Amino acid sequence: MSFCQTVWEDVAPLRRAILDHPFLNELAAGTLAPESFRHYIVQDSLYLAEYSRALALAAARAPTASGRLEFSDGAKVAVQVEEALHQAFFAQFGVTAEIAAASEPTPACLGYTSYLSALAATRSYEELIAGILPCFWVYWEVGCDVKPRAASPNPYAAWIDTYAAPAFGEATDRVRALVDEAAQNATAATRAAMVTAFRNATRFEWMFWDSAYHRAIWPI
Ligand SMILES: Cc1ncc(CO)c(N)n1
Repeated sequence: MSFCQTVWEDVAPLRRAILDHPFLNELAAGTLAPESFRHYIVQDSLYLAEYSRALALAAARAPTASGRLEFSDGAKVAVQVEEALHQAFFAQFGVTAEIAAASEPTPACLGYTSYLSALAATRSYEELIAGILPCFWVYWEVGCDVKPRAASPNPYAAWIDTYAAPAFGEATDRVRALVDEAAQNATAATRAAMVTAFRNATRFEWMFWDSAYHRAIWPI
């Protein structure tokens, strides 16, 4: 089994919890409260800005041309999605420029982005890209799982289509291949650290949806 297949099995209970989360069940049914989606999309916009930075740092450190190409392209696409898809959703769900500008990241969002920044700043390239991968792979799995069970018409159709798009699956495949290549050349200790990074990022993916569903704020 490849490194990625092994860690994917490892986080199977987390993935199940994500696919069963009421945020995604209600999004698929089209019944998700618009306030929860609005919360999500504002937080996701803040998330993608920081995710783009983590990808750019991965590009800077990639030992191969294919890694530099993939992560620099990802850094660009994250900003494009932040600007295009999110602006369309902002309009659809009544997020004004003032609301967007005044919003600050929730504990889940700040935790996730700060974790990726910490991997980029103080850990190996291998750990960083293992932490980057769930963002692709979990969303691809979610897109493929939600699309066939989604009600039609659905106010969240554009979001579902983004992550069920074959191009997104192909990008996921390429990042997975880079992670497998890095794992193959890594020591056992680095591989163990990669497993931790992958699992923690997957936990943050669940927390991100749960936080949006409950429209979480800072407790103090
Ligand atoms: C939190 C989060 N994870 C992954 C993706 C996929 O790009 C996203 N948009 N937001």
